Amino acid sequence: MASTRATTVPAAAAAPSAARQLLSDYLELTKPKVQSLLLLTTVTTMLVAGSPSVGLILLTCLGGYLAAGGAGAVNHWYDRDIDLAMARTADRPIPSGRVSPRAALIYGCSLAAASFVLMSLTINVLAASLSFSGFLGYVFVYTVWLKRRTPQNIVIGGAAGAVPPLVGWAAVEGSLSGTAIYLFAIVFFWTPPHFWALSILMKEEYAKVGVPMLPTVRGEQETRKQILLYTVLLYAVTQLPFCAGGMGAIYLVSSLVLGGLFIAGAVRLYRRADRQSALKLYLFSLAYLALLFAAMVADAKI
Ligand code: HEM
Ligand SMILES: CC(C)=CCC/C(C)=C/CC/C(C)=C/COP(=O)(O)OP(=O)(O)O
Repeated sequence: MASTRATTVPAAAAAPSAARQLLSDYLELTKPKVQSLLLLTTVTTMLVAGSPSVGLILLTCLGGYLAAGGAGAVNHWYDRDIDLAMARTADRPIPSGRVSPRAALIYGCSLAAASFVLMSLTINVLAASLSFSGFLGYVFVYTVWLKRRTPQNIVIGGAAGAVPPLVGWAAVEGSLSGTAIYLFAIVFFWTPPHFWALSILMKEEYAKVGVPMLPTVRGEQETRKQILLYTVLLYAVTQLPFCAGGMGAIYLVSSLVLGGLFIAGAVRLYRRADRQSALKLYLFSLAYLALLFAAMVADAKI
């Protein structure tokens, strides 16, 4: 009897309450997992740029989260038709019917507006404008204009995801410098191998909804070649901060080792041409960016 009572879960406890579900849906609209890395590049850049107060770091993270989260919500709104047709995305808040398209659109635009006001009033107009340009870039350049038109969508649209280091630098310095531009370039050249490795695994889904990602349009072999090309370009770009005198030995060694591992993963994917190597490279890309930006902080502070 006792064991029956212990294993019987009341219906109310099994399903999340409506309020909890709503909260979780509105959080999901902001793509929180992706945001964690966007914010990591912001905060580490701030620590490289100077010695920001905890208050400034928190305000910059909040402003950045609102802008990128707003962009994520508008992206969910615009892509609701294709999201419904792909297994990976069919249960998202809008295609599942839990959040109305209109509510998501208003929510996304409100977050972006709140970000601009908050950052302008409490940080500076440059940081606010850069964040807002990330919002506009992800929504209009990537999502609306390029995503369904060209396999170069993420190369050009990826510039939006490279904006957070600029925001972090501007928040601390009030202006931009050569080092800030190099950090932007690093995320810019990192994005194609990050996404294309994953897109090999999602090729069939993208083909089904007619989104022209590189593996569906130019084939997997060409995608693996382009991934390798961009990891080599990334390797070169990551040397710029050291060559320009903005960073020292810790950064140099870290960037050489991490870059070497990234290229080795891309070569393995090129040679083996299997799904496991693609998955490994995608996962490594996340660790790579986090560790590279962490190394910049170690270099600046030790
Ligand atoms: C246009 C550029 C980009 C595209 C198209 C892209 C695409 C994707 C996709 C499709 C996923 C799979 C997970 C999901 O369903 O959301 C993903 C995961 C991820 N991306 Fe990107 N990404 C881009 C840029 C970035 C940038 C700039 C960052 C941060 C600096 C980033 C960080 C992440 C992280 C942390 C994950 C793992 C999330 C998870 O575990 O669910 N991405 N990306
Ligand atoms: C303010 C600011 C810096 C904003 C930029 C944020 C930015 C560019 C994030 C990129 C993140 C991302 C998950 C893209 C997914 O592409 P997708 O929408 O094609 O993926 P999906 O198929 O999972 O929806």
